Amino acid sequence: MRLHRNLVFATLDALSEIFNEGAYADKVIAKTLKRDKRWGARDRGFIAETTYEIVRWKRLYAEIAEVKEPFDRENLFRIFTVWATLRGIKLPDWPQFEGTPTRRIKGKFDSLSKIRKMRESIPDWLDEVGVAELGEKTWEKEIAALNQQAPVLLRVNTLKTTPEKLQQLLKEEEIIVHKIKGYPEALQLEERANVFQTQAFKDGLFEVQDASSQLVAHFLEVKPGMRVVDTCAGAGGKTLHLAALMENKGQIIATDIYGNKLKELKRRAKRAGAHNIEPREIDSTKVIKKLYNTADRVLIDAPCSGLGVLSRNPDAKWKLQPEFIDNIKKTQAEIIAKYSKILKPGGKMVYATCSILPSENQQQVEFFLASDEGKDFKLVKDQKLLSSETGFDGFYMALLEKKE
Ligand SMILES: C[S@@+](CC[C@H](N)C(=O)[O-])C[C@H]1O[C@@H](n2cnc3c(N)ncnc32)[C@H](O)[C@@H]1O
Repeated sequence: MRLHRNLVFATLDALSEIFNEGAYADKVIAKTLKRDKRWGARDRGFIAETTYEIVRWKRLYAEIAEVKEPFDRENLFRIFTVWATLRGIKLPDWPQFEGTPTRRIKGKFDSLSKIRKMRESIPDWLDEVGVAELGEKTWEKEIAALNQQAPVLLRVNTLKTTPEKLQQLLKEEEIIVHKIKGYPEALQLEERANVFQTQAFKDGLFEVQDASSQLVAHFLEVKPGMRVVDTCAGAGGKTLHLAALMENKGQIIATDIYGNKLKELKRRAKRAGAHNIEPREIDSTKVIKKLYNTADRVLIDAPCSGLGVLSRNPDAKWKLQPEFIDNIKKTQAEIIAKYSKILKPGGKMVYATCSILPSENQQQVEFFLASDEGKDFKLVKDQKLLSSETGFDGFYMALLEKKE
């Protein structure tokens, strides 16, 4: 690989915004990629992937480079040099690379790799939480898996096509995808590509959605004609899947506290040809109260720490704070207590998170079942999805039934 000055500089600018100004990596990268229209797919790939890699390994690389935050331009260059050296990339004869201590960088990498929080490049508190919640052995494997680059997965929109037809259409656009066993609507990309530019995407034939997340709608056991409430619908990843499983028949009420996310859901539903979704912003307590005892199925895809999706969102390692996790757990408990009332007797409800912490998952379900609000519910089944076991995002889902 040859390093190009303008791509390296664009990467350093992006890193400065992410590390020093607290900006979100995905937003900064999207903005940076718009900077130069002449950049081709490879150039864009270099900027996006290098930025994400350096964000992922920030602690380890900063330690090796012997630099401390906030990082000035020279510090960022030193971090970049560590990245390039460890990747075995030949450094060009730019003044910034003069006197690079290649052997020292490799030696420090070897010695720091013996310490988990350095090797896995995570804050001290996260390492402590991981061990306390999952135990040393599981945490060790899980954090290593969560540090791998995530594969790109598509969910085929069965309202419009089949996995086989989409596979063929994408092949015509030079994108090779494979089916994966146990995930009926999932197609995995052989190589990263900008799938959003394809005609198939514009025609609403698929959404980008991780394989673990694709299991949630199935877990809810929906049928065409049911009345379903997706309580934390956001921009509708799972709502759209529910609509497809229900073959556009019945009704899905999609609620969220953020109206702008529901607007995006509306746009996506239109593209997907999903006609049975009714978005409702939760702008007063009445919105939820009106729905009490009305639904055959309720999905609570709860807000969470997001620790199961670190491989796609490595930035969260640095943005997440332990206080946020404590607060979100309180929100989760309140949400289950309140939104479970939407279910009719005999109905079923799924509580799901993209977290791997039992305190956000099994323990929330146990707490609910032992509470007054949960006394009419029983746990039918639950599933803990660890990235180290599936190769996809970490997730949790529990199916609960309300007694007749
Ligand atoms: C895990 S995300 C949902 C992702 C979405 N279901 C999907 O599949 O794309 C959790 C959502 O809960 C919403 N949320 C947070 N607090 C909430 C509350 N008290 N009631 C309803 N939604 C809430 C957030 O805005 C966010 O969109």
